[in-house]
Amino acid sequence: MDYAAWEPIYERIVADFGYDPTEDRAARDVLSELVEPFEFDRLDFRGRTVAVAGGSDTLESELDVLRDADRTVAASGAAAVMEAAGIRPDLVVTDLDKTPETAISLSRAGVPVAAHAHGDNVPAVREYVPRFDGESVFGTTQVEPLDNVYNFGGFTDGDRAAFLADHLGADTLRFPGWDFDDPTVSSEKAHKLRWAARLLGCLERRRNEQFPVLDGRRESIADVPQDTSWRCD
Ligand SMILES: Nc1ncnc2c1ncn2[C@@H]1O[C@H](COP(=O)(O)OP(=O)(O)OP(=O)(O)O)[C@@H](O)[C@H]1O
Ligand SMILES: Nc1nc2c(c(=O)[nH]1)N=C(CO)CN2
Ligand SMILES: [Mg+2]
Repeated sequence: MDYAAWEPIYERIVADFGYDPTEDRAARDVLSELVEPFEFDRLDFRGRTVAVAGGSDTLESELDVLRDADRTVAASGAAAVMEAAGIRPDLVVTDLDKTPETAISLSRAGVPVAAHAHGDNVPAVREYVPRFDGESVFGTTQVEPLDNVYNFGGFTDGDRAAFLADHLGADTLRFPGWDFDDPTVSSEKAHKLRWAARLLGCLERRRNEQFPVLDGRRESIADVPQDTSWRCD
């Protein structure tokens, strides 16, 4: 997804959560000093079935979805669950607030990690990003991208991972370890998960693909301004 299509959605998210875009930009600029441009051809997702593992407890019982997929992406804490199950992800997507040590060790073993900077994780960016393998980490942002800090759309680690897989040409997306009705999460996390559901709803309409994980909870995002390349109706 290009930034022009993402920006109106980002503005809605910022308004909803009360984030300060200036802080998101400052975080992006800190990250930009710590990462190199990334060669995305390394991630050969084109035409593949890609499973994006989410952070809910349901992941343990859905590991076969990962085993059956051509490629796997671990959203944040899912990386540790996958590691315990002996499944090495092809990509980790994280804002460094959960199990950063797992992401660091996977990066050092050659697994690319998308490290996200936002206004509320600058200390983690400063602490952890320098410890990744420089060739197996790249930077992402939710504001305007730079040459070495990318924005493919998405907000939470999981839906951001799905947008990245979409950008890389994935044929089919699967979502083990996702539970939008998880009673164990905080109210802030539940709020973020509602946005994740909306954004996956946008993505499935845009891809003309049904994501069964959204059955029964397809929320309207009609109040998000639209453009021709991004239909969220
Ligand atoms: N019930 C759930 N609890 C947590 N995450 C979920 C759940 N269902 C789906 N997800 C997706 O899995 C991703 C990884 O979850 P996890 O709790 O490990 O990470 P997180 O670092 O807290 O997420 P974020 O930083 O995006 O808020 C989330 O970003 C979200 O997109
Ligand atoms: N500014 C800001 N941006 C975010 C935040 C957050 O807490 N603050 N959390 C995210 C996913 O958890 C993604 N983006
Ligand atoms: Mg996170």
